[in-house]
Amino acid sequence: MVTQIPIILASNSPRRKELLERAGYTFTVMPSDCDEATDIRFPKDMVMELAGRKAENVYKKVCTDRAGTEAETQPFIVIGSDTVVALNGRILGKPVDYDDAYNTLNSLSGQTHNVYTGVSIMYYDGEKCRTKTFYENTEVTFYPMTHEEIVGYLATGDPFDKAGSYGIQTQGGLFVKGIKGSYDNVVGLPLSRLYHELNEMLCGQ
Ligand SMILES: Cc1cn([C@H]2C[C@H](O)[C@@H](COP(=O)(O)OP(=O)(O)OP(=O)(O)O)O2)c(=O)[nH]c1=O
Repeated sequence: MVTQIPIILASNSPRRKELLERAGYTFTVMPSDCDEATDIRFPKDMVMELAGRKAENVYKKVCTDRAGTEAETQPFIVIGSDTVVALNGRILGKPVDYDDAYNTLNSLSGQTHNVYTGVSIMYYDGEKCRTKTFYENTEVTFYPMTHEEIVGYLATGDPFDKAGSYGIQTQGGLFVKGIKGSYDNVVGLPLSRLYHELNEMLCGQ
C-alpha cells in the first residue's frame, strides 16, 4: 500500500499532481526554483540530473522551514521529476516559442521518438537522508501530421508548457499511433515504477 510518510512533490506540473493523486498518495506540492541549465547531452542523464536538482532544492527548503521546530526529526519524502522528448538522440524540451513548437511537431510527424522521465526520491528517515534516482523511457510513434493539423493544434495553446510540444493526455494524443512502455511516464511521472522504487526504499531502511 501507499506510504503514510508525508510526501512533498517538488513540481509545478498539474499533470504530475494529478498522477500522484490518482495513485492515492497524500502529499503537498512545493515547486522547485533550481537552475535547470545543463550541457548534458544524453537524455537519460539529463532527466536524472534535473530530477535530482529539483528534489534537492525542495529538500533543502523543507529542512530550513523545519529547523528548530518539533517537526525537525519527523520523516518526510521529496519527489522531483523531469521529462524530455528525444528524437534520434536530439533532446526536445519545452518549446521556446511558436516556431520552435511548430518545428518540433513537424519533426515528430510520422516518426518514432522516446520520452524520458527522470525521478529523484529523497527520503529523510528522522536521522539521515537517502536518495534514489532512476529514469523510465517510453517509445512513442506519431502518425504523419499535416501543416493544418499542426497549426490547428498550436492554436489550442496546449503544446507550449510541454516537452516535445505535445500532450499525449490532451489533443496531442490524436497524433499518437502507438506507444511502447509506460503511458504515465509520457505524461510526466512513471507511477507504477515510482510506487515500487519507493516501497523498496522504505523497506530497505
Ligand atoms: C510529452 C509530454 C510532456 N508533458 C509535460 C510533463 C511535464 O509537465 C512537461 C515537461 O516539463 P518538465 O520541465 O519536466 O516539468 P514542468 O516544468 O512542467 O514541472 P516541474 O519542473 O515543476 O516539475 O511536459 C505532458 O504533459 N504530456 C506529454 O505527452
